[in-house]
Amino acid sequence: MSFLWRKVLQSNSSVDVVYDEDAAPSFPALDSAQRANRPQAEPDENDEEHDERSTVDESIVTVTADRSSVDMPPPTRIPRHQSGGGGPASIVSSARAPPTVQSGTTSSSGQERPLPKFNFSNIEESTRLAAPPKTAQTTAALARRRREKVALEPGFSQLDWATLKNSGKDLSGRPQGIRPMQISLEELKRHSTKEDAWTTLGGKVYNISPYLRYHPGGVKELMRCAGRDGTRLFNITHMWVNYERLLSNCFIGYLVPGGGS
Ligand code: HEM
Repeated sequence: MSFLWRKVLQSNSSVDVVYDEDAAPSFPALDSAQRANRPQAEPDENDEEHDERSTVDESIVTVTADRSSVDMPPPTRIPRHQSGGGGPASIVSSARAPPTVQSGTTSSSGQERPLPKFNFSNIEESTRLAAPPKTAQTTAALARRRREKVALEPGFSQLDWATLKNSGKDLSGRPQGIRPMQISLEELKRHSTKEDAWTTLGGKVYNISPYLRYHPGGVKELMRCAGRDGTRLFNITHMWVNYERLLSNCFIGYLVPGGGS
């Protein structure tokens, strides 16, 4: 049997109840007011047993155990002002809205009293929140935010640079056949013009003249590392940029201490 018990109302009002011995007790009770006031359930099209009985006798009422939840009325809402202590009402009343910010408190006479002023100068120096120290990184980040976007000339986009680079053309400008060169700091310093700009990044020396107009940060910024070691400046600006790949065709040689060439 798919149902736990069946209650059959006969036309002469006598009640015949069939009990299943292992079933849990009915809740609400069979003869409770809740069941008496319960609206008539709509016939379920998928309920074969109901269909079967309805063709026999319409006065037959069937209540299955899983329908008992339908019989439970929704919990009654108790207005806040009526709720005392205990029970669900206390749960409702404890869920108060957070207090609003007040400019002062109201005295019994109805006049508003100002809140006491807090003296911040009394706080111990050590307990105050210290501003983060200004590092080279934060200074560079601020400068970058204020800087205007550089408009590259047509034909000098990063894609154009990639095309030129991938052509395999040697852009180092060093004499043919000599590779790689050993360059001293003295020698590096002599190459600091736009037409002949060298820089060293991580110990490698590059001819940056061909790249100047392609640089997304502009010619002026890139020229700041011309004729000197640009490693630090490069790293604080954009250490994520892969300069070794970008400038591979511009590679001249290695920076060496002292003289050399
Ligand atoms: C030779 C070395 C350098 C190379 C290969 C290089 C390459 C690049 C590349 C690929 C970008 C685009 C990065 C991105 O969008 O994430 C860029 C942006 C930038 N670079 Fe460089 N850079 C070099 C040196 C420098 C130096 C020395 C400075 C400044 C002193 C500088 C300043 C900038 C700035 C400010 C941007 C941001 C441009 C923007 O977002 O509009 N770069 N650089």
